[in-house]
Amino acid sequence: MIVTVNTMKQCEQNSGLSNFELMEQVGFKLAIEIMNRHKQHENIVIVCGKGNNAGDGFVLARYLLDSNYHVSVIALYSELTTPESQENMKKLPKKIFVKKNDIFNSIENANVLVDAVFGFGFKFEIPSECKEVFVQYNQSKAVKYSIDINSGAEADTGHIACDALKSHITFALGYKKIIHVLRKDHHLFDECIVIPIDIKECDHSELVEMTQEQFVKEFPRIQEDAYKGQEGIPLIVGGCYGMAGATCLNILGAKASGISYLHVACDEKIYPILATKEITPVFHPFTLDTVGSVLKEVLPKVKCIAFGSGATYLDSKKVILELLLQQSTCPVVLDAEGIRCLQNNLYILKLVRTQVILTPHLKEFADLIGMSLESLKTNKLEIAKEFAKEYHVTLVLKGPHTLVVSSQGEVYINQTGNAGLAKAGSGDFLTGLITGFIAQKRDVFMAVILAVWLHGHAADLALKNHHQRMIQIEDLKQEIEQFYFDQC
Ligand SMILES: NC(=O)C1=CN([C@@H]2O[C@H](COP(=O)(O)OP(=O)(O)OC[C@H]3O[C@@H](n4cnc5c(N)ncnc54)[C@H](O)[C@@H]3O)[C@@H](O)[C@H]2O)[C@@H](O)CC1
Ligand SMILES: Nc1ncnc2c1ncn2[C@@H]1O[C@H](COP(=O)(O)OP(=O)(O)O)[C@@H](O)[C@H]1O
Repeated sequence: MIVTVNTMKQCEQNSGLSNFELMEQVGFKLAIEIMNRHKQHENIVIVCGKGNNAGDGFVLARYLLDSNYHVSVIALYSELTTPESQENMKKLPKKIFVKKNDIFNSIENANVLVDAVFGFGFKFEIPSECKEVFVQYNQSKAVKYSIDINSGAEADTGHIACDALKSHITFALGYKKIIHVLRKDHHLFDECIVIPIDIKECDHSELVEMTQEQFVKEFPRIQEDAYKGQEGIPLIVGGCYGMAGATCLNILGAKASGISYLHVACDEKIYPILATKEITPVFHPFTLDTVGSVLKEVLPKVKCIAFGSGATYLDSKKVILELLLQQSTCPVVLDAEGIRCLQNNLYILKLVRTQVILTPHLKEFADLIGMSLESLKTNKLEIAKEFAKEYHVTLVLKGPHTLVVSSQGEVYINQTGNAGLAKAGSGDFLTGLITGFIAQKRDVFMAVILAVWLHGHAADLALKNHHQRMIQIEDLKQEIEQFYFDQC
């Protein structure tokens, strides 16, 4: 389970244990983790801040001392903000505290460094009084551990201050927090290990997760008496002269979702290419003059529509977008050009009655909302949540950890996938996959998560037989087929 800081605090409050008891338990369990990995003679230096995270560090120091480990403590603050930390600091012998002018030596000579400076209470930037210590800490070759949250990282927003402390292992207390599942964005730790603490099972979290087991459970199965298209037919609209491949990849993705019937509407100019390449979809070629009537005829037959992949030079793109948003009664997935057409016209989304799913990558989203990429990166989760709520859409913000955010505030942070997916066409395949799953499932948010998870999982499976650079988007469908065969 992944929790926000508020949920974590509630879990701790409901545990029936005092902060003092929780801190004692945390320090004890951390000491076991450290003792399992290190010998008594190693030089362990614990760097403490001023809140409860520092308190965990003091308790850890006490248990290590009791077991005859060689420990010293750097207390960056003399004034502590919580009584539990103060009390635990007092329990330590004075001689283990490093004197101010010895701090840099102590860090330099450490074999093991433990970061107990800031936990989930950290906000904004590293304070000036810690800056030099943080820089030196990060330069040290010691084995490094962080307690709960790497100091300088915000647990909920994913914001990372400059010079935030790095670690080999971060021990997440109780549950993983949002920062722990955004590793590919920040690379602050190599590994994150959850330390269980005696808090009541948290029964609700706004963060949705997906595992292989859950995927198999949610996978839309075919019935014995099935007939073609029974599960829901998707429609793909897009491509243009010069970008027929994008539609081919949409089709490939939709097929990989297991659909049994597919409609494709495309510009007359690319119809011969698509029809030669793909023989199973039913095609609806159009021109600028006929696009309206062609689409109106097919709309009532379908359960989900995708528009925008490869539609850059499509002369009818604005007409199509308007028509789909005004007349469709089923979910509409907008990708690439479909999203770009909304720039400066975002208000349209507020007038739409059907469900809209937007699949921008970070740059497309930054352009859509008129923000710089850098500003977006510092707080993408909160911005994505606000946007999805305001415009009442499901937002699929693509990247190394794709975020799926619903208009109701549900959040999914994808953990599958690898840099082999950072290739032209990868998003087109995903759009097809999303559209295919939505056509087959009632729950749009779940369908999107299934697709995003599977897209990344297929790329991870492809690593068994392909070099990461050589993963071709066309390979993904075969990986998915094999995965269904083995697991579903
Ligand atoms: N019930 C609890 O809250 C428990 C918390 N535990 C530990 O306590 C941590 C959270 O404790 P706290 O809420 O005390 O928070 P922290 O230990 O993260 O300390 C935050 C302190 O630093 C200050 N601060 C935040 N950002 C700053 C900045 N940029 N510059 C300077 N000062 C800044 C805050 O005002 C606050 O005083 C957890 O991560 C965990 O390690 C555990 O001991 C278990 C029990
Ligand atoms: N480093 C990475 N690790 C995992 N997935 C990635 C990485 N880079 C990109 N992706 C995934 O690859 C896809 C790229 O989509 P997109 O940028 O729209 O490509 P295109 O427009 O060329 O089809 C997204 O699903 C994204 O999440």
